[in-house]
Amino acid sequence: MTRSLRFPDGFLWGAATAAYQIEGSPLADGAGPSIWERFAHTPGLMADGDTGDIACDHYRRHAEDVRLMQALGLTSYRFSIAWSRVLPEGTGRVNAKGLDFYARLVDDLLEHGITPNVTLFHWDLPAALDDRGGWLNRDSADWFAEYAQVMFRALDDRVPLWTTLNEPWVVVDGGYLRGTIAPGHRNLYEAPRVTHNLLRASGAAVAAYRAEGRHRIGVVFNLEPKYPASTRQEDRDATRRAHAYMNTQFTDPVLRGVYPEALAALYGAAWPDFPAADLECIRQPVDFVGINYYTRQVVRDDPTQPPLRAAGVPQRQRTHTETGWEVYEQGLIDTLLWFRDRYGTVPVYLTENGAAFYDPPQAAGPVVEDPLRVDYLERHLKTLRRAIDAGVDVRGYYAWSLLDNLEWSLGFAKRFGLYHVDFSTQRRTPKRSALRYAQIIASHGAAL
Ligand SMILES: N=[N+]=NCCCCNC(=O)[C@@H]1[C@H]2[C@H](O)[C@@H](O)[C@H](O)[C@@H](CO)[C@@H]12
Repeated sequence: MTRSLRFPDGFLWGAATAAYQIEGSPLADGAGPSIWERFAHTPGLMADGDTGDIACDHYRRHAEDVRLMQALGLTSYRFSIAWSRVLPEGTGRVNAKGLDFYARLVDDLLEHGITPNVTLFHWDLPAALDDRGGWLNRDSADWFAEYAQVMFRALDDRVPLWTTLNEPWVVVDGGYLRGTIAPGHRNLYEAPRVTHNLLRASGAAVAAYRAEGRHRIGVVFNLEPKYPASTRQEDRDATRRAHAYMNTQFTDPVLRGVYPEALAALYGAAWPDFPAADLECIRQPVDFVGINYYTRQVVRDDPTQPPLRAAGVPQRQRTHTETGWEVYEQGLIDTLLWFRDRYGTVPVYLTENGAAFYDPPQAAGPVVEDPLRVDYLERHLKTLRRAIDAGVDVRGYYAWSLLDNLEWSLGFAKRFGLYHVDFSTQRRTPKRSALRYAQIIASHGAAL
């Protein structure tokens, strides 16, 4: 007898986006520039010279896009606030037109029965704050708490789910170690300090919310399970280092109040001596955690790759996405069970899950056929259901992404959307995966 795959009552069916990836009009109506405005307009840093100047033109087409969400039957929508639309200099003066855009979007979502899930920081730091040191400046925690309070006072009467940060690991690894995303630094000494200030900022915003918030607040981590390439001790040690660097570097301080011990050895002389009081701020209890799951990594020891001394081992026998990520849904349940066993019953939302696949050229019709994304969606939702059956408290699922959008420095070529976007006309076309997701939502999972 096949088990019913219905999801729990109240489970949220969503899709996710981020401001700089979809909005366009980055400087409209008094908005200040973000570090992504600068990074994207620096020659050579963006694939095909793509920028967020127009993107999906969502800043102007938001009403149409809310109707697309309703067409899928979404019950929630996760999006981020462009900090420098609201506070053009990052602190101080509030830009009423920027705030008004998000208030109108929230009201429109609520009118369509869609629960807003708002991310305060999805990588687009105001450029004015980067000029003051950005996340390297300990004052960044206060800047972020001030911005968060402006948003809470403006929208907490209507926004029931807030998250502080999206994926601090990507900001640290990409923005300060590898230089692949804004602000494009490559400095081992900066990385742990940025981790620490990002987490302090998140804690400060949570503390500000406790003073006046009426609903729930959390933080979003990308978690990627690490599997040793062999039983050799060197590979097992490398796997532990990779896990500490990408996963528990962030979850342990927030949920346990300590950094993993492996980090001091990994960062060596670059590892700062953090004041104990900082960890008390960072470990502010959250109401839930968002987990973004995409893929796993099989890890081997690699002494030529300091400081991590670990390398991924390609799993060529399996399907991979256009971003080179292995399709590995078992990693989702492994991650959720690990998370539940390590941190207990803190509620979880799967705040991102999706894939960029090469959608084959096809005649312009009412639906874009994307069989690999349909398969990816079904595999991961079935696995999510297994995790819930195993006792993990998962409250919702957000497909990444509602629309094809600007995949950061990879540009528009990597398409994650449930809706195809023709960026020359801004025409949105549902992919087969969108229709399949709508069917699953309508049956609350039973149609899986
Ligand atoms: N190797 N490897 N492993 C996978 C590492 C994933 C790290 N990148 C993310 O999670 C980003 C997240 C981001 O929120 C969104 O803004 C991005 O558009 C998606 C797609 O890239 C994902």
